[in-house]
Amino acid sequence: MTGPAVILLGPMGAGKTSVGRELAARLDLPFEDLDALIVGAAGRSIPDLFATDGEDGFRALEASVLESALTASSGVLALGGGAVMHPDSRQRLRGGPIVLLEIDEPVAAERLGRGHGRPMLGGGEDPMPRWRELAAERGPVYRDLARWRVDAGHGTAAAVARAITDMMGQDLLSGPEEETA
Ligand SMILES: Nc1ncnc2c1ncn2[C@@H]1O[C@H](COP(=O)(O)OP(=O)(O)OP(=O)(O)O)[C@@H](O)[C@H]1O
Ligand SMILES: O=C(O)C1=C[C@@H](O)[C@@H](O)[C@H](O)C1
Ligand SMILES: [Mg+2]
Repeated sequence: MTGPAVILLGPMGAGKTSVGRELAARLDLPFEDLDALIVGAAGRSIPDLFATDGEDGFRALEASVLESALTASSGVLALGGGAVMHPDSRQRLRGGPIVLLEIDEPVAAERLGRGHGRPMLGGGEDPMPRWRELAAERGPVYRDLARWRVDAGHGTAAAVARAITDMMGQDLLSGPEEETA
């Protein structure tokens, strides 16, 4: 597969966008953020897309933008937190160079505040009950797809990017994981 050299996965607030940007700079590769690609393709914000098309509409658009990005991008691709919940997207991502950014709930709470601009967090006073629910539901899917996992809750985004390049080593330049079955 041509396609991204690294794909970042993880819950809201894990730092996929921030770490992805640092990682791309470190590797001298282009950076793409799936949420930004969706906003660019639709010409509307993510809260607006959720408000008018609902989560299902958003996921369908996200899946189609991801399909294109997996062909077009050859750099670092940061996913949205829920992108893997669409079965077509999961299928297309399987076997890719996927790194899971892991954080715990206190770190997420500190980073997300009231969850402004993240419709899946509900828009209420405290986004953390919903974050916890989503983390529990999505965690197994993330761990199943990820080839590497990194602690993204400590250190700067640049330090997390460095940990990723250390961990991936030679695999940064090799292709997809061979199918074994
Ligand atoms: N390693 C880090 N140290 C400190 N703050 C960080 C770190 N990584 C990200 N942040 C901060 O946490 C917030 C969320 O980060 P970011 O938007 O990169 O997360 P995300 O995983 O892309 O979230 P989403 O799924 O909503 O797109 C931002 O304010 C960012 O500056
Ligand atoms: O976790 C999610 O479901 C989402 C995460 C964001 O990156 C955006 O893709 C959107 O707000 C939905
Ligand atoms: Mg992001």
